[in-house]
Amino acid sequence: MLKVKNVNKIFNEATADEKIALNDIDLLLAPGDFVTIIGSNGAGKSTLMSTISGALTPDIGDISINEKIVTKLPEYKRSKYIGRVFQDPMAGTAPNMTIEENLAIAYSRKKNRGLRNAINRRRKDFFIESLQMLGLNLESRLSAKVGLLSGGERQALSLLMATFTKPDILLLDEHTAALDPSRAEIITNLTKNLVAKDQLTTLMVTHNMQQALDLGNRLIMMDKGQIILEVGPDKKPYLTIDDLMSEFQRIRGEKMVSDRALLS
Ligand SMILES: Nc1ncnc2c1ncn2[C@@H]1O[C@H](COP(=O)(O)OP(=O)(O)OP(=O)(O)O)[C@@H](O)[C@H]1O
Repeated sequence: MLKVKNVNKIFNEATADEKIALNDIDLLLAPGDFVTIIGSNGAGKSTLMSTISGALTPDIGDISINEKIVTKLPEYKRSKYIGRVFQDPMAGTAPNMTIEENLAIAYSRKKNRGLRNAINRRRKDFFIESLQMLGLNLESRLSAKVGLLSGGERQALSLLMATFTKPDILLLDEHTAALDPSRAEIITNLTKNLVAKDQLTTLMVTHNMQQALDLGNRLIMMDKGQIILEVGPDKKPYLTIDDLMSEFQRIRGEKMVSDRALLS
């Protein structure tokens, strides 16, 4: 369970560049909820993800995971509970280490064990089994350096590393945005399957409106640091892109500006 309570984040406070990136954000995710986030340019989507992961500390408010307040817990300690996949396929993995070593690091993060301890026969079998789920034949390349993989393969591996330890919260930060359409589709389907397999509580930022409609049971729309629309499981299956655009216009009195949504 994830609770974001009254979270505010202000950059460059009390200067000419002051920016209220998050303005009184309240959000509650029940176990197994999969919430997609869309919004305008600079709405605060990435800032929200970073305050949840611990990369940023809110100026006001609290973040709780499973009823435990983690607001002040540093990112490396929070990584025990949180899996995160970034837009950049280079960000989630270590290029000079092998596929097996990368998986071992992700595995040991959750289990609090060292790297050496993490590689043994039973664990290797688990890694092979997990890689087989990706359907990319990476299980036959366990000793290949991750830097040699394509962007799509690397993103699939990042997704696996973020999910195979069943994190309490999975954060997906535009994780298909840097891929070409066919690879993006593979990763989108993989996301659906991996999240459904373990009913992971998931928050996904996307600029792709169709993806935001296709995935998850809830959707939120952000603008200027606020959540301006929440759609629950009762209405989300019937929602269209036109509905989203006209809702934004109705609430804000202007058209949504999202350069990246237009490009997708
Ligand atoms: N480190 C920072 N220092 C100053 N301002 C920042 C910083 N990070 C973000 N901002 C500002 O805070 C606001 C929210 O940024 P954020 O990246 O969270 O938006 P976003 O919704 O992810 O935007 P986009 O979809 O355009 O990537 C923006 O106006 C941005 O310029």
